[in-house]
Formats: sequence, C-alpha cells, structure tokens
Amino acid sequence: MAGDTLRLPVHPISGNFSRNRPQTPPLSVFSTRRGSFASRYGHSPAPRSDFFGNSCVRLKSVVPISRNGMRKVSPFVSMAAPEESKRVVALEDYRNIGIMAHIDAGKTTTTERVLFYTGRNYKIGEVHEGTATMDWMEQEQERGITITSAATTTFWDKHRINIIDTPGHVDFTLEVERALRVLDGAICLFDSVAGVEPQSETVWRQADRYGVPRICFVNKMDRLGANFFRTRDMIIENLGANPLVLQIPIGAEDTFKGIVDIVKMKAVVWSGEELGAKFAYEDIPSDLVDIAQEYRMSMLETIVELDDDVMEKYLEGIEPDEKTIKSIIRKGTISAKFVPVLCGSAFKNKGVQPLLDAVVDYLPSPIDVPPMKGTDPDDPEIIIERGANDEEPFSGLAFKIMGDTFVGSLTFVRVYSGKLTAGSYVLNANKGKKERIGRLLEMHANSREDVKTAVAGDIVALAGLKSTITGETLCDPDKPIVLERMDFPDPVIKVAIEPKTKADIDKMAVGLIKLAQEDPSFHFSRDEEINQTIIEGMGELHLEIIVDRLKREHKVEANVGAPQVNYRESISKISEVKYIHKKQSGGAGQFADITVRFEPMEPGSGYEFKSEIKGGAVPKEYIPGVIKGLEECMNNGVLAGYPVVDVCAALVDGNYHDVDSSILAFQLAARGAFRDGMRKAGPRILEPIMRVEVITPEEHLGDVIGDLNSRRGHISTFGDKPGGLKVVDSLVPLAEMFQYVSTLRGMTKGRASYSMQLSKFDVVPQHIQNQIANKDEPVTAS
Ligand SMILES: Nc1nc2c(ncn2[C@@H]2O[C@H](COP(=O)(O)OP(=O)(O)OP(=O)(O)O)[C@@H](O)[C@H]2O)c(=O)[nH]1
Repeated sequence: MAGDTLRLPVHPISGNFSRNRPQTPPLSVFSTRRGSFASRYGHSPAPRSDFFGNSCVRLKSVVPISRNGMRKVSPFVSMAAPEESKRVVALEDYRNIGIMAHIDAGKTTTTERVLFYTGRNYKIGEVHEGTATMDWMEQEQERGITITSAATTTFWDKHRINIIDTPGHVDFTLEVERALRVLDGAICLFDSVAGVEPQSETVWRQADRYGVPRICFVNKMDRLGANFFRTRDMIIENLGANPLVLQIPIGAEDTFKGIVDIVKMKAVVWSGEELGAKFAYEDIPSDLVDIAQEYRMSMLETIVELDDDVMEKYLEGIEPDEKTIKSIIRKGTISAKFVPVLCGSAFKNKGVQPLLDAVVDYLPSPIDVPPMKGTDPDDPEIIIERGANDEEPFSGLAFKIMGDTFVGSLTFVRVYSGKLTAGSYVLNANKGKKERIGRLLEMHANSREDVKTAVAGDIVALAGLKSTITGETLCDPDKPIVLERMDFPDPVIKVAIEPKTKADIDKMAVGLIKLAQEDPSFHFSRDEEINQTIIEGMGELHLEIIVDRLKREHKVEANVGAPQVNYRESISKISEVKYIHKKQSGGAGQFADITVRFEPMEPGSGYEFKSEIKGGAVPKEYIPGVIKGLEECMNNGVLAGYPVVDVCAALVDGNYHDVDSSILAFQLAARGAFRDGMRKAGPRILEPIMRVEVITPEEHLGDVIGDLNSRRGHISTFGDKPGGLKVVDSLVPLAEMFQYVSTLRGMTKGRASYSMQLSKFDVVPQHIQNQIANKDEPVTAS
C-alpha cells in the first residue's frame, strides 16, 4: 500500500469530496430590473419573501402555475393507445441540445421562436417558412409550459431536436449542470449590446469541462448599441475561443434586416418583424460584398486545414462546394476546433431558421459523441462503455424530477443505449432496486404524448417512479451499469426555518423531503441544539423560491431567519501526530497506533489521503479504517464544524496488536489523530469570495464603489458599457452580499444591475474567524 494515494477532488463550490467529474462554481445573478414575464404571460412572478429583502429580484419562469401551485400541463394530452414503437428517426438525425446564456440574453425568446417554427414545421411538414396564426397566441401558454419542462422534443428538417432546459438564474446553477450532463451540443446566446457577460463566461467554462460542442448566436442585433463584431472579439478575448464567423449582419439596431450567409454567399432578408415573417435569399448588398468575401476567405482558410484533400484542391484554386464546407464545419465544431458564430434578433424573428439549420448541420448527434462510460455496480473498478445503439442493453440517466398535477411527479431520463418500454421493469443501479416503468411521456411544444418505447438518444419523462432521484442510473437488470454520476454542488448559504403553526410541522417535513428530491442542491437538516430546521441552498433566491414553493405547493407558512454562509476549514502548516487508541475493558481490547502527517494543499485541491507505510507497520487490512476515520472527520472541521478542504493526510507510521487491533480501532485512532493534528496545523476558516459585477449609470458610480468597499470588497477593474453605463468588477465575501439587491436598487433608483459568481474560497480575517468559531454571527455591512 506504500505510496498509494486516494484523492477526492474537492468540489469547487461545495468544497466536498467527490470521485465524479468536476463541477461548476455557483453563480448568482440578480437584476434590479423588473421582468417581462407578467406582461407576456399574464402571470405574476412568485410572491417575494421579505426575509431576504430582495423583493426586486427578477424571477422569470414561463411555467404557468395552477391554483394548487403545481405546474399546469397542456390540455393537449394524447392518451390514445400507444402504438408499438420503433425507431422513427435515425440516431444520426437526433440533436440533444441546450440553449445557454447570461440572464436576459434572450434564451426564452429564442426558445419560443424555435418552438414556433419547429412546431409548425412538424405539423405540416414544411420547412424554412412560417405564417403567424391567430391560434398561436392561444397556445402560447402551453408552449410556455414545455419551455420549462426539462426537455422538449421538436422537429426541424426531419431531425428530432430535444431542447433541454437550462434556466437563466444562476442560483440554479445545478440545472445547468444537469443539462450539460445529458445534452450533446449547445447554442450559446449572447446579447449583441452587452457582448460576453459574466454568466456567459461561466456556462462556457462549464461546457468546456463537459466537452460540449457549441455554436454561438449573437442575439438582439436590433438593439441600440448592437455590435456583432465586438461580440465576436469578446468571444476570443474573454472566452479564449476560436470563432468561425458564418454570418454577418445586414444593418444593425433599427436597420437590422437580415444576415449574409458566408457559406452560401447569399443575403437572407426578412420581410417583416412578426412571428412567421417570410425571408428570401438575395444578392449580398454591395456595401457588404468586400467584408463578406473577407470572412468567406477566413472561413475557408480555417476549415481546409481539417481536410488534406480539400486543402490540396483549395491551394490549386478550387473552392469546396457547400456540402463539403458544411461537413468540414461540422467536423471542426464537434471536435471543438472552432465555434460557428451566427447572429440575429429572436425578438424581431430574424435569424431563427438559419440557427435551426446550423443546429442540424453542425451540432453532434448521439453517435458523434464518445460512448457513455459507467462502472459495474458490484465492482466500481470495472469500467463499462455503452454506445448510442438500440441493440445495446438499456441504460439511461435520470436528470430531473418535476412535480406534475396529473401524474404526481415526472422523472426525466436520457436514454443512452437500448430501449425502454412501458410496463417493463428496470434496475435503479445506484440503489439496487427495481422500478416499474408505468407511463412514458414525450414532451412536445404544445402537447405531451404517451409513447410505448423510448430508444437510444431519446429524452422521455417517466411517470410514477418510486425511488429514483436525480443523477441515478436506470438500466437493464441483467446488464447493470452505474453511469457516471452527476455531481451536485453543496450549498453555500443556509437559513433557519420554522412553520408558523404547530399543525404545519408534519406538512413542512413532507414538503422539504419532496423539494430535496427534486433539487439535489437543496439540503435540509434538523439542528437539535437550537431545535430548528435548517435549509441550505445555492443563494438567497434559491432559498426564497424553496420557501415560496413550501407555501404554494405544500400550504406551509414559515418563518425564516437571516441567511448565513456555509464556510470551509483548512490548515496553514504541516503537523505530524502520533495517536494511540487503546481500550481494555473486560473482553477483547482495542488497539491502534498511528502517526499521521497533515499538510496544507493548493486551494481547490480538496482532500487527499496517502499511505506511506513501510514494512507493514499498519497492516493493509486496517488502512481502510484509517481512511474511513479521517474521511468522516473531514466533513467536520475542528474550529466550527465546517467541511475541511485543501488538506493532505499521510499515514506515515503505526503499530498494531495481533489480537486487539481491528478496523474499528484504527478508525477511532484516525479520528483522534485528526483532532490533535488539525489543531496543531494552524486551522483556519475559509469563506466564499464572489466576483461581483455591477453595471451602473455613471452618476451612481461613487456610491456603488463606496458601498462595495464597505463590504470588504476589492475593486478589480472599471470599464465602460454602451449607453453611458459603467461596469465595476470586484471581489466581495459572500457574507457581505446578503440583501445587496435591495441596497443597490435603493442606491441607484433601480437603474443598476449586478451579477455574482463564486470566485474562490479565501481565509477570513482573524476577528471574523473568532466570531465564527465562537458561533457568533459575523458582523456584516448590510
Ligand atoms: N430588442 C430585443 N430584445 C430581445 C431580443 N431577444 C430577447 N429580447 C428581450 O430581452 C428580454 C429578456 O429576454 P428573455 O428571452 O426573457 O431572456 P432570457 O435569456 O430567457 O432571460 P433569463 O431566462 O431571465 O435568463 C425580454 O424583454 C425580451 O423581449 C432581441 O432579439 N431583441
């Protein structure tokens, strides 16, 4: 065992340990502007909780909520006896995609347009044009429902496109993670005025980590200050990406008319701004011919690099034809050599159809991405691969659970391999339990449909699963596999909550259990010391929504305390301790002797265990006891009981007794060594530091900066934004950011907005550490 290393990567958000793939930092984006939801859908956003004081946070959802607080389902439910299902769409014609963006970039608007154009296309089988119909408005709400379903199936040009929902607000960063875990490709939307915004950067990096191929859509080309080329430059500078410009805009702001298609070398011009406005291919306007040529040349030079034959011909002066160009662009997009960049205005209905064409042309199908990896449930060392193929054994991942008025709850599953049939039994490989598949539902833009079978590549909603939660694998009971699990961020804030009446105690418990099943980034626990229930989440808005859902869906009125930060603990120097656990009381004794060295590690490294035992000083069979004892303690630091991060524990020496030693004795010795060792290693408390970006009119700049400074903030940069706005980038401890949204609104008369995301964990100042360690509330500026 000497030299063996067990490394548990620390979660960048939670600081907890996991063997799964890396995750994203959490973000929180708040805006002091009012949302447009109410006006568009005739609904009010969820009522605000006073407890967090962020009454002006923009909540946007397009899920109509019924009186009982559950999501309403479409009346267009097809209950017809399902036909024997077979594969209707070839696997290579599937696109499982997500649309990702910074808050307000136009994700919902674009999704609505996509559903409109694809819905019509699906119904009447025509492509690339649309006509607004009166009844569309009546169906808008149903479309709204499915936009926020976990996934919506739609069709374009004979391709089946599953659009997987990625919500805007980053307190729900987990949702982005879930989506990334099951999608094969993504559209990244940018606001052409704001360019690459902080959350765009974050989702971009998330997509990088998951290796998700993507295309960019520079939206809002009709807005005052729109600048396609500046956004293209920001894609290079801020994201370090290699954009491949495939369209350039014709006009901008109120003169935006359409695009020049660099592949076809044609102008695409829309005749109006209404939904379904027709478009036509025209000659490129004379003032754009030169620049279009320039981009065409640059595009060709980039893509010919990927194909020797094409390159050879190109050097001889023969340009590849459209089909060849598209197939190379597809290859380069899937292998992340470059990212196609398109543009348009979803709001003015310009550019959406070419965007859909690009999804079909350039984003991968399930067979273009690497096979899904998993492990044998009985032996995690055995790696199993499942290719996207109907003939392979069934495997699928449950990625979202959602309450539903009619069927109780829906479990969304991405089928990776094989077939899933209604009425059959599958194995939940994580729990080792069988689940009966009752109903299989396919969610469409304006309907949900019972289907009998789901095949590889499909995304379906299962009704009535009993024990499966988000992130678990369903598979063929005879060919079990545990697919790479989704890793969930641990909460960064918590509040105490209690029901207003005693009668609500049980209802609250039931509600919390249900909400936690749906949302793995939400935790709750009972603090017996203070006799209170603690709820934990990713941000103030996240917990506000939980409290609101308790009220609306579970009819529990609750009092909520002030939010508090979930800190982490670490060490500042090396310590080495010898600990002997010895007990002799009548029967068999307990003996374990270990020496453990604790060393600080780089920020973000998590916790690592090493065994440096030589000559069997601690026999192999007892080492798991040491590992277990230390791991248990790592969730409970010596200063204030927070999770311990960035620490390496090395078992360097020890001793044992032939009769009295056991795994348990070594486990207990490890706990003792942890207590003593950590105290000697200069323990310290770390706090989440947020990167906060405030965009404010210049006249409020001084106030904004002064306020950030008073919150222990460090200003990193200033800059200008279009429209005479100033942008301030800063690093501020999360503990100082509670209720910032209301302060900012008050200070700037609602004219500023801000976004924040986790930057790092850093050591708290000593006086605050003392307060936290003494369980006092740290003093905050707000
Ligand atoms: N001028 C203009 N406005 C747009 C365009 N697309 C969206 N908008 C507007 O921008 C605002 C935000 O658009 P949404 O579609 O709600 O943006 P989102 O990315 O879904 O926002 P979140 O879900 O809150 O992150 C709305 O008022 C839209 O009407 C566009 O192409 N041009």
